[in-house]
Amino acid sequence: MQDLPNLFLVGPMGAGKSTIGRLLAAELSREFYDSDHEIQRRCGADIPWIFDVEGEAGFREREQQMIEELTGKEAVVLATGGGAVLREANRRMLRERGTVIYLYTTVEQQLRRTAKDRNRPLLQNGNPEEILRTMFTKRDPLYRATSDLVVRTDRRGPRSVANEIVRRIKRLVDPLKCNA
Ligand SMILES: Nc1ncnc2c1ncn2[C@@H]1O[C@H](COP(=O)(O)OP(=O)(O)O)[C@@H](O)[C@H]1O
Ligand SMILES: O=C(O)C1=C[C@@H](OP(=O)(O)O)[C@@H](O)[C@H](O)C1
Ligand SMILES: [Mg+2]
Repeated sequence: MQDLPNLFLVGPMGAGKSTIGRLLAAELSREFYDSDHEIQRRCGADIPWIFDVEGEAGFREREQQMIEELTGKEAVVLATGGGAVLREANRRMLRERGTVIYLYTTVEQQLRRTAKDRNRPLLQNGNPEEILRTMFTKRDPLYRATSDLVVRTDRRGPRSVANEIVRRIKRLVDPLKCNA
């Protein structure tokens, strides 16, 4: 799979972008980046701290800079944050520089997977279910418009999803060889 393009994962909080991205990269022997981890590493501060001090606007600026840098690499797997698709500039970079995979899950699964995690500031003030439903309405069309492939993550574990992505990407990249 030398000719495999960059793979960019988009989707909502708790879809499994960070977890599945790491497995996918290992499976394909590719470098793995997570834009949130990279932002935290560079700032020396965690995401809640950045939201507290710089607000969501400050975080989105850092996120765009990071996506610009990381999508400029070659042959990588990149897990983005759930809000990366909000900016048109990010959507363009993702679309132009690789194959974009939308990891879809249900709000019910998002709630289960994010319940104990305090590292997602947008879920800390208010009713998480309402917040996630409102986000879904706004963002689902953006994930769909940005992606080449939609993969469900609500009914199977991370490893099984990563394997499905490998199969489908191979088909997408080289349909003739896969049918041989
Ligand atoms: N397909 C899956 N099945 C079950 N649990 C999952 C799945 N994908 C992710 N998880 C779990 O959900 C939580 C959030 O996953 P994470 O990778 O951080 O999501 P994201 O980066 O999309 O917000 C983690 O505890 C992870 O182990
Ligand atoms: O949906 C969002 O706006 C966000 C999702 C988070 O990433 P995950 O989707 O990896 O949880 C993180 O970037 C930040 O808390 C904002
Ligand atoms: Mg993540």
